[in-house]
Amino acid sequence: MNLSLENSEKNLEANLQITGSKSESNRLLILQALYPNISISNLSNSDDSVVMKAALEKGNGLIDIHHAGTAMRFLTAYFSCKEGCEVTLTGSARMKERPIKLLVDALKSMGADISYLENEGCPPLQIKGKKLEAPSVKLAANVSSQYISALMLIGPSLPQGLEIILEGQVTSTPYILMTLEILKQAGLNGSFKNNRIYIEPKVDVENVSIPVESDWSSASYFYSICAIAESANIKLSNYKKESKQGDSCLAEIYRQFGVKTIFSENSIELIKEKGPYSRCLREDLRNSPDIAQTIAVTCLALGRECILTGLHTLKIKETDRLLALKNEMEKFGAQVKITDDSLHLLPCKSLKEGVEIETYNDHRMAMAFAPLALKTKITIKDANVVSKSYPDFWEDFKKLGFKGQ
Ligand SMILES: O=C(O)C1=C[C@@H](OP(=O)(O)O)[C@@H](O)[C@H](O)C1
Ligand SMILES: C=C(OP(=O)(O)O)C(=O)O
Repeated sequence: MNLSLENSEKNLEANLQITGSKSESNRLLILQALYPNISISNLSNSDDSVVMKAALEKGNGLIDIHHAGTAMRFLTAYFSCKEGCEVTLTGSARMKERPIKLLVDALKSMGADISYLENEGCPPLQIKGKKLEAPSVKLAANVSSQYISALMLIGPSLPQGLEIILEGQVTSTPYILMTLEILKQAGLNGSFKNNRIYIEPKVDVENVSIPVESDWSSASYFYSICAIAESANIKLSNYKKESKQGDSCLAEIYRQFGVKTIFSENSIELIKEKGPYSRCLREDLRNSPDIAQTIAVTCLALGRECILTGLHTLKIKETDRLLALKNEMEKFGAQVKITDDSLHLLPCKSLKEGVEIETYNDHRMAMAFAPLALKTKITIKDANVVSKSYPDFWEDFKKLGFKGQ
């Protein structure tokens, strides 16, 4: 499905209920499989959480998790320690290119039986579940925090718990803290100090019901709309000020675009205020890589320069996001310089019209570019890719006056 979008509304208003965080949901689904006393509310309806749930229910044989990075990484650890199960874990063509060797090596050092079925270091994997007894493991921490979270999630179910020694500079740290926090909410103890994580063993947990907060990465597209619009008032729920999600830093970052966030008990209200704002936006996004595309496109729409750093993980996500951003922003006439871990967008005075955006099987390419329709008519190709994290995105988007066909 290709979607041609435009919006000539001057004053944007809506009240939206956004689906649960897929990161929180996929952690809780693993924990629930290990500790059935856990119940979950406001679970994400994203494809990534749907495939995770289905994989855990199936539990054996061929399991296809499509594009879901967290499902691939968390399930690799989960099935490795599930005695007696035999699983072939596979995914989309892109998933077969996304590296998993560091996690597989760590699990093997703990005694896991995992083999590669196609290319060394990448899915698909053949996993024979075994009792893992090693109390400690080492892992490079600068490639993906998902490997670390995967080990943390199985940690409490291992006989001696698990010590994880992190080597190198830790990346995407808020996701590690999210895992620790969710373990705590479930009644499972752990600590993270000076590159050492320790997860205590526990056989059972008490009955506990854990609510998932709505997804902050999904909220980023409404921050962008608010920043680009002349006037906007957008209410989003269910959000709270003390969030486990690192992408809640959006509230602070988007102040630089004149977006004010008012926190109420269970929701946030985004209000557009008038400038002036500094011309060049500089952000180190190593702690919140998923909002890089949103921020870059907001700057493109507003003709602002930006220098985004800490982007070393973007090349191994749903697509090479640095290259995809450069390709698509340049179609509007922008000048974009990228390195392995940074992006520099130069101020772009006027935007070319009628651009068709390729989405590269990446939900965030579709959603990050969509707000540009406030400035110029655009077409988003394969617009249904959004379902990876936010299946209702287009429905919610149109509530703000966007016309799409
Ligand atoms: O643990 C998680 O839920 C995630 C961690 C991050 O990945 P990396 O740690 O690979 O950067 C993030 O980009 C991804 O969308 C979700
Ligand atoms: C990178 C992402 O997801 P994953 O790595 O879980 O596929 C994302 O949602 O932006």
